[in-house]
Amino acid sequence: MHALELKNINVSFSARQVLNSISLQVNDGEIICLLGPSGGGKTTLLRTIAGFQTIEDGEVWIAGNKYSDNKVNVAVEKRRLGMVFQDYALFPHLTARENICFGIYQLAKPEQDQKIETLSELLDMKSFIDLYPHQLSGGQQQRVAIARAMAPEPKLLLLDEPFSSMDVELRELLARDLRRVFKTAGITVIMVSHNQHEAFAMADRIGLINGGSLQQLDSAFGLYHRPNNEFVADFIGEGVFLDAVVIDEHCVDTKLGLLKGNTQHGYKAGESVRVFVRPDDILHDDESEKTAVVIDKVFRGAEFLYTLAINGQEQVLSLVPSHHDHPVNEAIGIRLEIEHLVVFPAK
Ligand SMILES: Nc1ncnc2c1ncn2[C@@H]1O[C@H](COP(=O)(O)OP(=O)(O)OP(=O)(O)O)[C@@H](O)[C@H]1O
Repeated sequence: MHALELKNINVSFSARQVLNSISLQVNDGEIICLLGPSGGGKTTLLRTIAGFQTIEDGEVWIAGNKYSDNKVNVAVEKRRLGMVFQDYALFPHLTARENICFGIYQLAKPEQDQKIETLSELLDMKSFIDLYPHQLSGGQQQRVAIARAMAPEPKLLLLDEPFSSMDVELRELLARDLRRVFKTAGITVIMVSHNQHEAFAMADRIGLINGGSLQQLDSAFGLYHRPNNEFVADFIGEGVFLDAVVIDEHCVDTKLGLLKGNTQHGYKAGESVRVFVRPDDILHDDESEKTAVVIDKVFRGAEFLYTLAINGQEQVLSLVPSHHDHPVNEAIGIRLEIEHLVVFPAK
């Protein structure tokens, strides 16, 4: 039995389809992040899981119970979900402790106290548990909102952009912190995010959604190194597409020369294809005879991201340790180190 199973979900608004045959299965205790460009359908999918959104076709199953199909839409409050939205929606006239107790008022006082104790330990809230929301920072309010959602021990916790009001620099840190909290509690989480670094830090698997379709549901490593299609390759991280002709099952010919990988790419010799090259596939090497000209460079702290022209035309990206500071127009030595080829059909 899965914590969540979506079967062929279709949703339309005024005849415009915004979710297109989405199917996925989520294991108990797994953290899934729905990621993708604006308007792709992430929030609609989260609202469908919660029961705020009716579906035209498909089924929503949570912990072995069917909650939605094209005829039935079980009410939100009967789905035993925890939800945290962007604005946290804390009650301003209640303290953090009282906010958290709100959803577990039916428990006896000693049990409530025990829950508060456990959650404030887990989420590091002891120093502000008796303060009101207006006395708390954004991050502290977020913790209270998450504790309130976790207190009734939901089958599934749904988070809609929980870091959207936070500083960009803080987000990855908070995501790592919350991941530890959710893993300790063993709770299953579905979170919507715009930000891939936050999703990488938080999720076991990431569902990349674009144009209402699930493009790929995979680990961050899988999305980055084994993208299903050109959209995924382009959206996750950086890189460039190069036209190529297949030489054999491990090798393609490009304007950069022959590129070899250590896995089979599945295309036939002689076929025209496109190969996707990441900045970490192109290494700077002063000793190499192969050179490329610096067209542009962006300082990234530990690294520079160089845009390089090879043979005066083909442009590629290269991540280079930032003590190698070369000016624009200089030719620098490069070496290709491609572990596996990412190949797509020619357009
Ligand atoms: N109630 C609605 N009525 C009509 N169209 C809607 C409604 N809700 C969403 N849409 C449309 O459905 C599409 C998907 O929207 P959704 O909010 O799910 O995307 P999203 O990926 O969450 O975007 P964002 O990241 O910007 O929040 C959009 O084109 C949006 O305009």
